[in-house]
Amino acid sequence: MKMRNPPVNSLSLEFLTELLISLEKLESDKAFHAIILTSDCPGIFSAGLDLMEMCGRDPTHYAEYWKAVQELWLRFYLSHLVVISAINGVNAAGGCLLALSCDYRVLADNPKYAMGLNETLLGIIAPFWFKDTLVNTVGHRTAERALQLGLLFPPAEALQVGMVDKVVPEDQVLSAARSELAQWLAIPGHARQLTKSLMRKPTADRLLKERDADIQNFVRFISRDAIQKALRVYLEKLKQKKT
Ligand SMILES: CCCCCCCCCC/C=C\CC(=O)SCCNC(=O)CCNC(=O)[C@H](O)C(C)(C)COP(=O)(O)OP(=O)(O)OC[C@H]1O[C@@H](n2cnc3c(N)ncnc32)[C@H](O)[C@@H]1OP(=O)(O)O
Repeated sequence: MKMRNPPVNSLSLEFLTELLISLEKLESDKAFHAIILTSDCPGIFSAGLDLMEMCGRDPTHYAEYWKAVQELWLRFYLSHLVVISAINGVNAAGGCLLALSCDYRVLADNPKYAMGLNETLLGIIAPFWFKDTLVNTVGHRTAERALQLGLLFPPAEALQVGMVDKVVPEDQVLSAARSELAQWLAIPGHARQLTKSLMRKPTADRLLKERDADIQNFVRFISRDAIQKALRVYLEKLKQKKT
């Protein structure tokens, strides 16, 4: 699955919906057993959630958007398919969450390709299920430091803290993902799927039980004047980089 939403693969509502439909199609086709998730945007895996969806819109839109973000995470996190990410670019916040929801992560060795949950740098907060997904991957202490400081880890550090499983030269990222896949596909499917569910269901269940409350929290939080202002300032900084 090659993500293509130029220029930066930001996760707009339309793009989230496309990803969700693609994933559902693959999951319902018995011929498919695995997905390699990668990017078609040079140097960028994903810039995360689309800031334009969270800025200057009305509460109904925020609720619809957040429901789609929840849906995509639940679907990826609990997918019965083997999902491996071949991370071939910088990967921030919501994009990093997608990669963390995969079963295995290969990252291209380029110092520009940092990844992490950098929400605090924008003046926003990673929700509990983003946090839980990170804790499940790197452990509590590393997650606490990474989340508070909004750290984006370059490849060597991402590997060292366990945010990715392998770092390879840029031209080998897809072949390395394919080689890894062979090991996962050699395991009897039902046993691997049930084990994945055993490991992940408690984390997913927490959101499933609190989905509506989580949407309401998001809408309340993102609608605050101070948060809207912080997001506008961040977007402005991104645009000023060019001048
Ligand atoms: C009580 C608690 C309740 C819970 C509260 C919940 C709160 C919310 C939780 C939200 C969770 C997740 C949030 C996110 O995912 S926010 C997104 C974070 N992403 C980033 O910080 C990355 C930002 N982008 C960059 O750093 C760079 O763009 C890049 C990816 C490194 C690429 O750099 P580049 O030089 O190649 O390209 P650049 O010129 O910067 O960008 C090109 C155009 O794209 C626009 N753009 C970039 N990122 C985004 C984005 N995430 N959303 C929308 N648009 C984006 C950028 O502005 C440029 O636009 P233009 O060409 O100037 O018009």
